[in-house]
Amino acid sequence: MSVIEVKDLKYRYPDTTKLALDGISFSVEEGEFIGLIGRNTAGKSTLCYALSGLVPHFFKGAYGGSVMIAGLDVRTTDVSEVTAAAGLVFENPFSQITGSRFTVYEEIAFGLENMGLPRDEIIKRIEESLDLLDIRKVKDKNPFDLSGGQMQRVAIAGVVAMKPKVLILDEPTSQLDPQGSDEVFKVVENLTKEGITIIMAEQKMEKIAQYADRVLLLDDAKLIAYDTPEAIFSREDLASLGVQPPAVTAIARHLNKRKANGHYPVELDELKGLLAEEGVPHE
Ligand SMILES: Nc1ncnc2c1ncn2[C@@H]1O[C@H](COP(=O)(O)OP(=O)(O)OP(=O)(O)O)[C@@H](O)[C@H]1O
Repeated sequence: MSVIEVKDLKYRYPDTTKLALDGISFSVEEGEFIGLIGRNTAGKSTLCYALSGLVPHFFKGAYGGSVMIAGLDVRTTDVSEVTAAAGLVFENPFSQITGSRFTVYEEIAFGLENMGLPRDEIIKRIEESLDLLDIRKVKDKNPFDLSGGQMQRVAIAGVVAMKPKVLILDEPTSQLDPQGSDEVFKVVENLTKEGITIIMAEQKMEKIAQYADRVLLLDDAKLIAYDTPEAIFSREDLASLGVQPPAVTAIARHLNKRKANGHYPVELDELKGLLAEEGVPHE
């Protein structure tokens, strides 16, 4: 069974006249890493909110179609139950970190205490999250004294400790330097190995090419395509959709180097392989 099933989802924010999501349908299998891309205002954040229950429970407005997460209908299920199944991580870790706790350890405990879990279970989950997010060495520090990458990993730990089936990340690296971004991508990849399904809105196409199993491409509230990164980045109309392909794909297009399946490569090693087949020398 698909862990996410979205059917003909339509949504309009209150006091607006235009749909922010217009007839979106797709499904995701358990353990997949799905990239969510598209130009500004395409609808990426709104889709993240719809998958995590903020739409329609917090943002009201007009809603049609359905979103099922792990068998729960988001619209008719209590928001706390939806949040337990689909955790949302925001762009800016400052928005996520409660500020009410003095240490990383206590910060991760916050959500678990609110869930009313027994003390032993809380400790077990914090310990697991510290390792999964690679933040054990900062566990006694104040979350606000950390680097951006560490802070975002603490924010993710707080959500992951609640053991959601689906983790939704809305441009989690946009505020981070390259090192912080790399740290976040590495730990998120680890999470897929734990079986967590990932939906990540992201502007860094190199990273999407590297990590995503499939990509949702949105434009003007509509789902334009849902396919592998190489199929998406090989589209001829990408520029008109406001998406810049990874540099490797742009170079391959320029050189007209396609793989046997007709797609351009998205990773450097693939392009090197194609050039090597033709005897083009490279480092
Ligand atoms: N709270 C809101 N109230 C009314 N309209 C909104 C609200 N939030 C977003 N919108 C509108 O919904 C549409 C989709 O916006 P959304 O933020 O989902 O796009 P996005 O792809 O995430 O863009 P960005 O990359 O800039 O975050 C836009 O037209 C936007 O103006």
